[in-house]
Amino acid sequence: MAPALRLEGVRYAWGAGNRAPESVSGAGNRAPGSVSGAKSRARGGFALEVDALEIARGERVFLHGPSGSGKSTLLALICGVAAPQAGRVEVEGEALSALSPARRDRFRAERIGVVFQMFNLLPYASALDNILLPLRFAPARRARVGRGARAEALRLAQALGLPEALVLRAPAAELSVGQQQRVAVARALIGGPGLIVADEPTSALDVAAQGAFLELMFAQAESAGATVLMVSHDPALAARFDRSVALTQIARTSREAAA
Ligand SMILES: Nc1ncnc2c1ncn2[C@@H]1O[C@H](COP(=O)(O)OP(=O)(O)OP(=O)(O)O)[C@@H](O)[C@H]1O
Repeated sequence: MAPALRLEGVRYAWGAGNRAPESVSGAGNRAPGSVSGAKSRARGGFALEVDALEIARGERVFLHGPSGSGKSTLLALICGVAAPQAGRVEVEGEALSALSPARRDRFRAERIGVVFQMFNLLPYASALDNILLPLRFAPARRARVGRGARAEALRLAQALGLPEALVLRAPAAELSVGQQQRVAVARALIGGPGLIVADEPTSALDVAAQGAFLELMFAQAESAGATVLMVSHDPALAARFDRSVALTQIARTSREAAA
């Protein structure tokens, strides 16, 4: 069986007209500001090179590195938000780097659960509708849930500690940051995507809540047989993962001066 993730000889450079789209189809899986170009960025190219990275199915991997070292850029390549100029990115045996942008979007919607730094929830929709959203863009994922999509969304929400009344009624914008993070995780997990990619999903939580949150995410991912790749600045979280990967050890980066 192909690994969950395999990168070979990957090179990607921002700049020179090479920007990720502002948004990516599949609203439940849109790129965050950090990878979509919504943040204002210094001009001048940042290039990331990764010779090799492999993650086994079911593995829980912690990715860390200094601010600006390229972690979100790497996640953008893994999620197919951006395509490398050289090399190969494979998710569960599918060469994402060989697909058109539209097919990468479809693949992401079907097969990857993404928890972004900024959550990207629809502010006026209920938590329930936010959790169900990815299924609208992913027929196979929807089929895996079957007729019980609403019940599955409520089950995930409850497992993640969200009160049902809140999930059914409150618009996402009225939830606390910690509650929004839980909604974002439930949305990533629904329909059992094989790969969960999370960019700083616990940054707004205190230490006790972080631990509880990770255990819940792992339990849900395990019951779905999913692989978890999570980025965080917080080295204290690394011990909870099967493996810790320092971006600076697997990647070379360079920065060209602005033109
Ligand atoms: N959308 C973009 N357009 C142009 N350049 C970008 C874009 N996103 C990232 N970059 C460049 O890539 C570099 C690495 O940024 P990235 O967000 O991948 O780092 P990071 O390790 O995730 O940082 P942080 O921990 O602060 O979130 C940035 O310094 C920036 O120069």
